[in-house]
Amino acid sequence: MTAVISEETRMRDSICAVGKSLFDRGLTAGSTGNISARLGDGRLLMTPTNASLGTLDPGRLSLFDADGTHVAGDRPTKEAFLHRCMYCERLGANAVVHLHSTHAVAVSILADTDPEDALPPLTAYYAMRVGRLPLVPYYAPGDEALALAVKQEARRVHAVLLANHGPVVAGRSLLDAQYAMEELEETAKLHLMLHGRAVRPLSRAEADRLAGG
Ligand SMILES: O=C(CO)COP(=O)(O)O
Ligand SMILES: [Zn+2]
Repeated sequence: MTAVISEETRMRDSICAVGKSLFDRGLTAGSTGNISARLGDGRLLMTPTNASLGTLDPGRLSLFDADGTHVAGDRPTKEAFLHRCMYCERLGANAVVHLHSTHAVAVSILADTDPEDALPPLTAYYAMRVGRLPLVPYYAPGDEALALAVKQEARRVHAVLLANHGPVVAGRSLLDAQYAMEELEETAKLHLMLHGRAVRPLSRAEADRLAGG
């Protein structure tokens, strides 16, 4: 007899595997960062608050019903409302990843970062997977005002950078969100490495052609 593995079970395992992969590569430290995914019936799985992404337990992830009520699992991330705001504005999104990845956080702190678009389109993969990256003004982690500021941007973009905090990325799948997050962090690193050098980013037209690819 073949065992049928439910979408929910599979997603629980995927969230924990992605969390561990990101944590093990130093893309977020301590208990920072959070991950969520939307199931086919509209329920949401989220990482619990104060959990390390490196040691998530699939059986303890927070589960929300389609109306947004926490129905099972540990107490959810303090950014639960922010994740829900992303899904609310982006109907095609099925996963959201938030990290405190070092280079992106550094860019979120620099005084001369463009609030309209925090990073230039340095590479094709950045343009394809991230696109425009607005800088959301500083609010404390978990503040409802932070979630509402993200919601406003999420109408037009799937990635934002929270000032003095870190990036948030939505994707059609968890893998899409993970890949976009990795491109964002790599581009932030390149941007800082190239500081003070004359650079030739993609043109706006080239970047726009690649967007959403
Ligand atoms: O990154 C974080 C807050 O912005 C981590 O918070 P949680 O532990 O509540 O998920
Ligand atoms: Zn955070």
